[in-house]
Amino acid sequence: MSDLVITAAHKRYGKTIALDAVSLTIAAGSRVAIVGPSGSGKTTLLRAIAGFETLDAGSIRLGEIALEDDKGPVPSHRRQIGYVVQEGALFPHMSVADNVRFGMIDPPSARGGKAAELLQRVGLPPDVGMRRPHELSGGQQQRVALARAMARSPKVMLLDEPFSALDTGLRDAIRDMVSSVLGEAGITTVLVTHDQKEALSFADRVAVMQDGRLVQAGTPEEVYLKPVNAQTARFLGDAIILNAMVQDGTAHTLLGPVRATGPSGPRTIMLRPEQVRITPATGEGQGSRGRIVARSYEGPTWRTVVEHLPDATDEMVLETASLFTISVPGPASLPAGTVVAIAVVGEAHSFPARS
Ligand SMILES: Nc1ncnc2c1ncn2[C@@H]1O[C@H](COP(=O)(O)OP(=O)(O)OP(=O)(O)O)[C@@H](O)[C@H]1O
Repeated sequence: MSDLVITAAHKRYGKTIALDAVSLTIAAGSRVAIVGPSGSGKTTLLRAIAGFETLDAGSIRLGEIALEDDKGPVPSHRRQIGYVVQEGALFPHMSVADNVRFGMIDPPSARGGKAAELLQRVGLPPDVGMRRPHELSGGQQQRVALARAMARSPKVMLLDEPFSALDTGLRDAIRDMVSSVLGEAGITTVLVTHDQKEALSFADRVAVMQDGRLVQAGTPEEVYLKPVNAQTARFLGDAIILNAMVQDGTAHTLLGPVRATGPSGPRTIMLRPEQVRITPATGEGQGSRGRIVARSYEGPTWRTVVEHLPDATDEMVLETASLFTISVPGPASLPAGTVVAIAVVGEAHSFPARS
Protein backbone atom coordinates (compact mmCIF):
# COMPACT_ATOMS: atom_id res chain seq x y z
CA MET A 1 0.00 0.00 0.00
CA SER A 2 1.10 3.60 -0.65
CA ASP A 3 1.59 5.00 2.83
CA LEU A 4 2.91 8.55 2.86
CA VAL A 5 6.02 8.50 5.04
CA ILE A 6 7.78 11.70 6.10
CA THR A 7 11.07 11.14 7.90
CA ALA A 8 13.13 13.75 9.78
CA ALA A 9 12.00 16.61 7.52
CA HIS A 10 13.95 19.84 8.03
CA LYS A 11 13.27 23.18 6.38
CA ARG A 12 14.78 26.53 7.26
CA TYR A 13 14.07 29.99 5.81
CA GLY A 14 16.98 32.18 6.89
CA LYS A 15 16.90 32.10 10.69
CA THR A 16 13.39 30.61 10.84
CA ILE A 17 13.18 26.87 11.33
CA ALA A 18 9.89 26.03 9.60
CA LEU A 19 10.23 22.24 9.93
CA ASP A 20 12.31 20.67 12.67
CA ALA A 21 12.83 16.90 12.39
CA VAL A 22 9.22 16.19 11.45
CA SER A 23 8.43 12.49 11.06
CA LEU A 24 4.90 11.35 10.29
CA THR A 25 3.43 8.26 8.64
CA ILE A 26 0.04 8.65 6.99
CA ALA A 27 -1.61 5.34 6.18
CA ALA A 28 -2.87 4.87 2.63
CA GLY A 29 -6.53 5.87 2.35
CA SER A 30 -6.60 7.55 5.76
CA ARG A 31 -7.30 11.16 6.70
CA VAL A 32 -4.96 13.28 8.75
CA ALA A 33 -5.60 16.81 9.96
CA ILE A 34 -2.60 19.00 10.74
CA VAL A 35 -3.29 21.67 13.33
CA GLY A 36 -1.14 24.15 15.21
CA PRO A 37 -0.71 27.85 15.88
CA SER A 38 0.02 30.28 13.07
CA GLY A 39 3.61 29.92 11.85
CA SER A 40 4.04 26.40 13.25
CA GLY A 41 4.98 24.93 9.85
CA LYS A 42 1.72 23.36 8.63
CA THR A 43 1.71 24.89 5.15
CA THR A 44 5.44 24.33 4.74
CA LEU A 45 4.90 20.63 5.42
CA LEU A 46 2.04 20.46 2.91
CA ARG A 47 4.06 22.32 0.27
CA ALA A 48 7.00 19.97 0.81
CA ILE A 49 4.71 16.95 0.30
CA ALA A 50 3.34 18.59 -2.86
CA GLY A 51 6.86 19.32 -4.15
CA PHE A 52 6.49 23.12 -4.07
CA GLU A 53 9.25 23.39 -1.43
CA THR A 54 12.49 21.43 -1.23
CA LEU A 55 13.56 20.02 2.14
CA ASP A 56 16.98 20.88 3.56
CA ALA A 57 17.17 17.35 4.97
CA GLY A 58 14.92 14.34 5.43
CA SER A 59 12.81 12.28 3.08
CA ILE A 60 9.24 11.90 1.84
CA ARG A 61 8.10 8.59 0.38
CA LEU A 62 4.82 7.50 -1.17
CA GLY A 63 4.83 3.72 -0.93
CA GLU A 64 7.91 2.50 -2.78
CA ILE A 65 8.53 5.85 -4.46
CA ALA A 66 10.93 8.39 -2.95
CA LEU A 67 9.28 11.77 -3.61
CA GLU A 68 12.24 13.46 -2.00
CA ASP A 69 15.42 12.15 -0.43
CA ASP A 70 19.12 12.91 -0.57
CA LYS A 71 19.05 12.22 -4.33
CA GLY A 72 16.67 15.16 -4.84
CA PRO A 73 12.97 15.81 -5.37
CA VAL A 74 10.48 14.36 -7.87
CA PRO A 75 8.84 17.36 -9.65
CA SER A 76 5.43 18.22 -8.24
CA HIS A 77 3.52 17.37 -11.46
CA ARG A 78 4.82 13.78 -11.29
CA ARG A 79 3.88 13.12 -7.66
CA GLN A 80 0.25 11.94 -8.06
CA ILE A 81 -0.72 14.49 -5.45
CA GLY A 82 -3.66 16.92 -5.62
CA TYR A 83 -3.67 20.27 -3.81
CA VAL A 84 -6.66 22.46 -2.94
CA VAL A 85 -6.13 25.83 -1.25
CA GLN A 86 -8.43 28.29 0.53
CA GLU A 87 -9.45 30.38 -2.46
CA GLY A 88 -9.60 27.50 -4.95
CA ALA A 89 -7.06 29.24 -7.23
CA LEU A 90 -9.01 28.47 -10.40
CA PHE A 91 -7.71 29.91 -13.69
CA PRO A 92 -10.02 32.93 -14.21
CA HIS A 93 -9.66 33.08 -18.01
CA MET A 94 -10.71 29.44 -18.54
CA SER A 95 -14.17 27.89 -18.40
CA VAL A 96 -14.96 25.63 -15.46
CA ALA A 97 -14.71 22.54 -17.70
CA ASP A 98 -11.31 23.67 -19.03
CA ASN A 99 -10.14 24.23 -15.45
CA VAL A 100 -11.07 20.64 -14.64
CA ARG A 101 -9.52 19.30 -17.87
CA PHE A 102 -6.28 21.19 -17.16
CA GLY A 103 -3.44 18.79 -16.50
CA MET A 104 -5.47 15.63 -17.27
CA ILE A 105 -3.29 12.84 -18.57
CA ASP A 106 -6.18 10.95 -20.23
CA PRO A 107 -6.43 10.80 -24.05
CA PRO A 108 -7.91 14.11 -25.32
CA SER A 109 -11.09 12.37 -26.54
CA ALA A 110 -11.85 11.17 -22.99
CA ARG A 111 -11.23 14.46 -21.19
CA GLY A 112 -14.59 16.15 -21.80
CA GLY A 113 -16.54 13.16 -20.49
CA LYS A 114 -14.27 12.82 -17.46
CA ALA A 115 -14.59 16.53 -16.61
CA ALA A 116 -18.40 16.25 -16.74
CA GLU A 117 -18.30 13.15 -14.57
CA LEU A 118 -16.03 14.84 -11.99
CA LEU A 119 -18.28 17.92 -11.84
CA GLN A 120 -21.24 15.64 -11.22
CA ARG A 121 -19.33 13.80 -8.49
CA VAL A 122 -18.73 17.05 -6.59
CA GLY A 123 -22.43 17.90 -6.89
CA LEU A 124 -22.43 20.49 -9.68
CA PRO A 125 -24.98 20.58 -12.52
CA PRO A 126 -23.63 19.94 -16.08
CA ASP A 127 -24.23 23.52 -17.36
CA VAL A 128 -21.70 24.88 -14.84
CA GLY A 129 -18.91 23.60 -17.11
CA MET A 130 -19.54 26.41 -19.62
CA ARG A 131 -19.22 29.20 -17.05
CA ARG A 132 -16.19 31.15 -15.91
CA PRO A 133 -15.08 30.79 -12.26
CA HIS A 134 -16.23 34.34 -11.32
CA GLU A 135 -19.80 33.33 -12.28
CA LEU A 136 -19.84 30.76 -9.46
CA SER A 137 -20.37 31.11 -5.70
CA GLY A 138 -17.48 30.50 -3.31
CA GLY A 139 -18.80 27.04 -2.43
CA GLN A 140 -19.20 26.12 -6.13
CA GLN A 141 -15.65 27.30 -6.83
CA GLN A 142 -14.30 25.04 -4.09
CA ARG A 143 -16.21 22.12 -5.64
CA VAL A 144 -14.56 22.88 -9.00
CA ALA A 145 -11.15 23.12 -7.31
CA LEU A 146 -11.67 19.66 -5.84
CA ALA A 147 -12.83 18.27 -9.22
CA ARG A 148 -9.73 19.76 -10.87
CA ALA A 149 -7.44 18.30 -8.20
CA MET A 150 -9.07 14.87 -8.70
CA ALA A 151 -8.69 14.97 -12.48
CA ARG A 152 -5.18 13.54 -12.34
CA SER A 153 -6.38 10.59 -10.21
CA PRO A 154 -4.12 11.47 -7.27
CA LYS A 155 -3.16 9.00 -4.58
CA VAL A 156 -2.93 11.83 -2.03
CA MET A 157 -5.05 14.97 -1.68
CA LEU A 158 -3.66 17.95 0.22
CA LEU A 159 -6.25 20.43 1.51
CA ASP A 160 -4.91 23.74 2.85
CA GLU A 161 -7.73 25.51 4.70
CA PRO A 162 -10.09 24.78 1.79
CA PHE A 163 -13.27 25.56 3.75
CA SER A 164 -12.21 28.61 5.75
CA ALA A 165 -13.57 31.26 3.36
CA LEU A 166 -17.06 29.69 3.39
CA ASP A 167 -20.02 30.51 5.66
CA THR A 168 -20.64 28.09 8.51
CA GLY A 169 -23.58 26.15 7.00
CA LEU A 170 -22.01 25.91 3.56
CA ARG A 171 -18.69 25.02 5.10
CA ASP A 172 -20.19 21.96 6.81
CA ALA A 173 -21.95 20.88 3.61
CA ILE A 174 -18.82 21.25 1.45
CA ARG A 175 -16.69 19.48 4.03
CA ASP A 176 -19.12 16.54 4.15
CA MET A 177 -19.12 16.42 0.35
CA VAL A 178 -15.29 16.47 0.17
CA SER A 179 -15.11 13.85 2.87
CA SER A 180 -17.44 11.45 1.06
CA VAL A 181 -15.96 12.03 -2.44
CA LEU A 182 -12.39 11.43 -1.23
CA GLY A 183 -13.46 8.54 1.00
CA GLU A 184 -15.27 6.76 -1.87
CA ALA A 185 -12.19 7.18 -4.08
CA GLY A 186 -9.91 5.86 -1.29
CA ILE A 187 -7.63 8.89 -1.59
CA THR A 188 -5.24 9.58 1.29
CA THR A 189 -6.08 13.06 2.58
CA VAL A 190 -4.07 15.62 4.53
CA LEU A 191 -6.04 18.63 5.78
CA VAL A 192 -4.51 21.77 7.26
CA THR A 193 -7.01 23.71 9.34
CA HIS A 194 -7.22 26.33 12.09
CA ASP A 195 -10.60 24.99 13.16
CA GLN A 196 -10.13 22.39 15.86
CA LYS A 197 -13.69 21.08 15.56
CA GLU A 198 -13.13 20.55 11.85
CA ALA A 199 -9.88 18.69 12.54
CA LEU A 200 -11.46 16.46 15.18
CA SER A 201 -14.52 15.59 13.08
CA PHE A 202 -12.86 15.22 9.66
CA ALA A 203 -9.76 13.20 10.44
CA ASP A 204 -8.87 9.66 11.54
CA ARG A 205 -5.70 11.10 13.04
CA VAL A 206 -4.74 14.59 14.14
CA ALA A 207 -1.14 15.82 14.00
CA VAL A 208 -0.30 18.82 16.19
CA MET A 209 2.57 21.14 15.26
CA GLN A 210 4.30 23.75 17.42
CA ASP A 211 7.35 25.80 16.36
CA GLY A 212 8.12 23.54 13.40
CA ARG A 213 7.97 20.37 15.46
CA LEU A 214 5.37 17.64 15.44
CA VAL A 215 4.48 17.46 19.13
CA GLN A 216 1.67 14.91 19.00
CA ALA A 217 -0.13 12.64 16.55
CA GLY A 218 -3.06 10.49 17.55
CA THR A 219 -6.74 9.78 17.14
CA PRO A 220 -9.03 12.79 17.63
CA GLU A 221 -10.02 11.40 21.06
CA GLU A 222 -6.38 10.99 22.12
CA VAL A 223 -5.27 14.49 21.21
CA TYR A 224 -8.43 16.07 22.68
CA LEU A 225 -8.53 14.14 25.95
CA LYS A 226 -4.84 13.36 26.41
CA PRO A 227 -2.90 16.29 24.92
CA VAL A 228 0.87 16.31 25.50
CA ASN A 229 0.92 19.71 27.16
CA ALA A 230 -1.27 22.63 28.21
CA GLN A 231 -0.64 24.56 24.98
CA THR A 232 -1.90 21.66 22.89
CA ALA A 233 -4.84 21.24 25.27
CA ARG A 234 -5.89 24.86 24.77
CA PHE A 235 -5.31 24.70 21.06
CA LEU A 236 -7.77 21.84 20.63
CA GLY A 237 -10.61 23.45 22.60
CA ASP A 238 -11.51 25.12 25.88
CA ALA A 239 -9.57 23.60 28.74
CA ILE A 240 -9.56 24.04 32.50
CA ILE A 241 -5.95 23.79 33.64
CA LEU A 242 -5.40 23.37 37.38
CA ASN A 243 -2.51 22.70 39.70
CA ALA A 244 -2.91 19.42 41.53
CA MET A 245 -1.28 16.98 43.88
CA VAL A 246 -1.78 13.50 42.46
CA GLN A 247 -1.76 10.54 44.82
CA ASP A 248 -2.44 6.99 43.64
CA GLY A 249 -4.61 8.00 40.69
CA THR A 250 -6.51 10.78 42.48
CA ALA A 251 -5.74 14.44 41.81
CA HIS A 252 -6.44 16.75 44.72
CA THR A 253 -7.49 20.02 43.16
CA LEU A 254 -9.32 23.22 43.84
CA LEU A 255 -12.45 21.48 42.58
CA GLY A 256 -12.03 18.56 44.97
CA PRO A 257 -10.64 15.07 44.34
CA VAL A 258 -10.72 13.92 40.71
CA ARG A 259 -9.59 10.64 39.14
CA ALA A 260 -6.46 11.40 37.14
CA THR A 261 -3.94 9.86 34.77
CA GLY A 262 -0.20 9.99 35.42
CA PRO A 263 2.23 9.44 38.30
CA SER A 264 1.90 10.72 41.86
CA GLY A 265 3.35 14.09 42.84
CA PRO A 266 2.73 17.74 41.99
CA ARG A 267 1.14 17.83 38.53
CA THR A 268 -0.89 20.07 36.26
CA ILE A 269 -4.25 18.62 35.30
CA MET A 270 -6.61 19.36 32.42
CA LEU A 271 -10.37 19.03 32.39
CA ARG A 272 -12.57 19.71 29.40
CA PRO A 273 -15.46 22.08 30.23
CA GLU A 274 -18.04 19.36 29.54
CA GLN A 275 -16.57 17.39 32.47
CA VAL A 276 -17.66 20.08 34.94
CA ARG A 277 -21.31 20.16 36.06
CA ILE A 278 -22.91 22.87 38.13
CA THR A 279 -26.19 22.80 40.07
CA PRO A 280 -27.65 25.43 42.40
CA ALA A 281 -26.08 24.95 45.82
CA THR A 282 -28.59 23.89 48.44
CA GLY A 283 -26.45 24.23 51.56
CA GLU A 284 -23.11 23.57 53.16
CA GLY A 285 -21.23 20.29 52.89
CA GLN A 286 -21.78 19.72 49.18
CA GLY A 287 -18.10 19.73 48.28
CA SER A 288 -16.67 22.30 45.93
CA ARG A 289 -18.70 25.48 45.44
CA GLY A 290 -18.57 28.45 43.14
CA ARG A 291 -20.44 31.56 42.08
CA ILE A 292 -21.50 32.41 38.56
CA VAL A 293 -19.88 35.70 37.63
CA ALA A 294 -20.96 36.01 33.98
CA ARG A 295 -22.86 34.20 31.26
CA SER A 296 -23.44 34.72 27.56
CA TYR A 297 -25.93 33.13 25.20
CA GLU A 298 -24.51 30.89 22.45
CA GLY A 299 -27.68 29.28 21.08
CA PRO A 300 -27.59 25.65 22.23
CA THR A 301 -25.47 26.51 25.28
CA TRP A 302 -24.71 29.32 27.71
CA ARG A 303 -21.07 30.16 28.12
CA THR A 304 -20.82 30.47 31.88
CA VAL A 305 -17.92 31.83 33.91
CA VAL A 306 -17.69 30.40 37.43
CA GLU A 307 -15.53 31.67 40.26
CA HIS A 308 -14.48 29.00 42.73
CA LEU A 309 -15.41 29.84 46.33
CA PRO A 310 -12.64 28.77 48.69
CA ASP A 311 -13.65 26.68 51.65
CA ALA A 312 -12.36 27.75 55.08
CA THR A 313 -10.95 24.24 55.48
CA ASP A 314 -9.46 24.21 51.99
CA GLU A 315 -5.82 23.16 52.14
CA MET A 316 -5.39 23.50 48.40
CA VAL A 317 -3.01 26.42 48.13
CA LEU A 318 -1.40 25.49 44.83
CA GLU A 319 -3.98 27.26 42.75
CA THR A 320 -3.18 30.22 40.54
CA ALA A 321 -6.54 30.95 38.90
CA SER A 322 -9.96 30.40 40.39
CA LEU A 323 -12.12 31.38 37.39
CA PHE A 324 -13.13 28.84 34.79
CA THR A 325 -15.48 28.80 31.85
CA ILE A 326 -17.92 26.04 30.97
CA SER A 327 -20.76 25.59 28.49
CA VAL A 328 -24.10 24.86 30.11
CA PRO A 329 -26.78 23.36 27.81
CA GLY A 330 -29.81 25.66 27.37
CA PRO A 331 -32.48 26.86 27.24
CA ALA A 332 -32.64 27.64 30.99
CA SER A 333 -29.53 29.02 32.61
CA LEU A 334 -28.44 30.07 36.05
CA PRO A 335 -28.03 33.86 36.36
CA ALA A 336 -24.90 35.65 37.49
CA GLY A 337 -24.61 35.62 41.28
CA THR A 338 -25.99 32.08 41.72
CA VAL A 339 -23.95 29.98 44.13
CA VAL A 340 -23.44 26.53 42.67
CA ALA A 341 -22.17 23.11 43.66
CA ILE A 342 -19.41 21.95 41.32
CA ALA A 343 -19.02 18.31 40.31
CA VAL A 344 -16.44 16.80 38.00
CA VAL A 345 -17.23 13.75 35.87
CA GLY A 346 -14.74 11.40 34.28
CA GLU A 347 -10.99 11.42 34.53
CA ALA A 348 -8.59 14.36 34.44
CA HIS A 349 -5.51 14.19 32.25
CA SER A 350 -2.28 15.20 33.97
CA PHE A 351 0.99 16.68 32.70
CA PRO A 352 4.24 17.40 34.52
CA ALA A 353 3.66 20.47 36.70
CA ARG A 354 3.77 23.79 34.78
CA SER A 355 4.20 22.09 31.36
N1 LIG B 1 8.84 31.48 1.71
C1 LIG B 1 9.14 31.79 2.96
N2 LIG B 1 10.16 32.62 3.25
C2 LIG B 1 10.49 32.91 4.54
N3 LIG B 1 9.86 32.42 5.61
C3 LIG B 1 8.84 31.59 5.39
C4 LIG B 1 8.41 31.23 4.07
N4 LIG B 1 7.35 30.37 4.17
C5 LIG B 1 7.14 30.21 5.49
N5 LIG B 1 8.01 30.92 6.22
C6 LIG B 1 8.09 30.98 7.69
O1 LIG B 1 8.15 29.65 8.15
C7 LIG B 1 7.33 29.49 9.33
C8 LIG B 1 6.27 28.43 9.08
O2 LIG B 1 5.35 28.97 8.13
P1 LIG B 1 4.05 28.16 7.64
O3 LIG B 1 3.39 28.97 6.59
O4 LIG B 1 4.44 26.77 7.30
O5 LIG B 1 3.20 28.13 8.99
P2 LIG B 1 1.66 27.73 9.18
O6 LIG B 1 1.62 26.87 10.39
O7 LIG B 1 1.11 27.17 7.93
O8 LIG B 1 1.06 29.16 9.49
P3 LIG B 1 -0.43 29.74 9.21
O9 LIG B 1 -1.33 28.93 10.09
O10 LIG B 1 -0.33 31.17 9.63
O11 LIG B 1 -0.70 29.57 7.74
C9 LIG B 1 6.78 30.87 9.65
O12 LIG B 1 7.62 31.48 10.60
C10 LIG B 1 6.85 31.59 8.31
O13 LIG B 1 6.99 32.99 8.50
